[in-house]
Amino acid sequence: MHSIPQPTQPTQPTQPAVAREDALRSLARIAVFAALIGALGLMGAVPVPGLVPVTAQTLGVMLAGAILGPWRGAAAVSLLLVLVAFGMPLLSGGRGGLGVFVGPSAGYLFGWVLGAAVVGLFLHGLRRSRGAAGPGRLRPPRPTWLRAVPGMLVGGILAVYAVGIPVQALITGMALSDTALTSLAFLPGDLIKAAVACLVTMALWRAYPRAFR
Ligand SMILES: O=C(O)CCCC[C@@H]1SC[C@@H]2NC(=O)N[C@@H]21
Repeated sequence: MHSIPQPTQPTQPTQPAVAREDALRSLARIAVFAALIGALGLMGAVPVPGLVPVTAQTLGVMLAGAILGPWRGAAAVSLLLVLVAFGMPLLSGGRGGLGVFVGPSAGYLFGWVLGAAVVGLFLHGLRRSRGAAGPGRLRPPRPTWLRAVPGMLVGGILAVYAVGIPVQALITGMALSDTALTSLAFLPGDLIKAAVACLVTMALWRAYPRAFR
């Protein structure tokens, strides 16, 4: 007698397999956002003599936090900074090397790490929750304007300035108040970048929410 072949059940991936896949996907995304921030440097810099350049790279920093969340966003910026430290010309104007970490913009560079983390905290919170994304998959909360706008302002601008301005004052020997005043020149551009980052974040969630996982 022949037995009737039973349809095979699709096998669920095991928990360690899901975790491994998530880790690999995270690494790939961290690398992609480090590359994106580097690529935004190709747009060039508006040099401010002896001071800190106006750059589109802060847009990439905001997006890294908003899309990847606090830990991976900060990791993407850190990876970029490690590559810069090794001499890769990934900062606006094709700059790189250890020298940038003792120049007037050094504090802003470290502020980018904090900034991406703070943006990510506003949009993702500290932990992603398990849910309908699949068995064992972690998923971030849906971004809302109420999280995105203050997130970009506090993380993408305030947090970056909070580290950048005091370090710039220390390195240049300028008074803190004067340094803060000169940094107001960055504000219009940074507000535009924050608005663009909000729009891109909301549009990307609608078009491709998987990008946030
Ligand atoms: O390339 C560097 O050496 C770092 C540039 C830091 C630029 C700071 S970040 C905040 C503010 N917004 C800008 O467009 N420029 C400054």
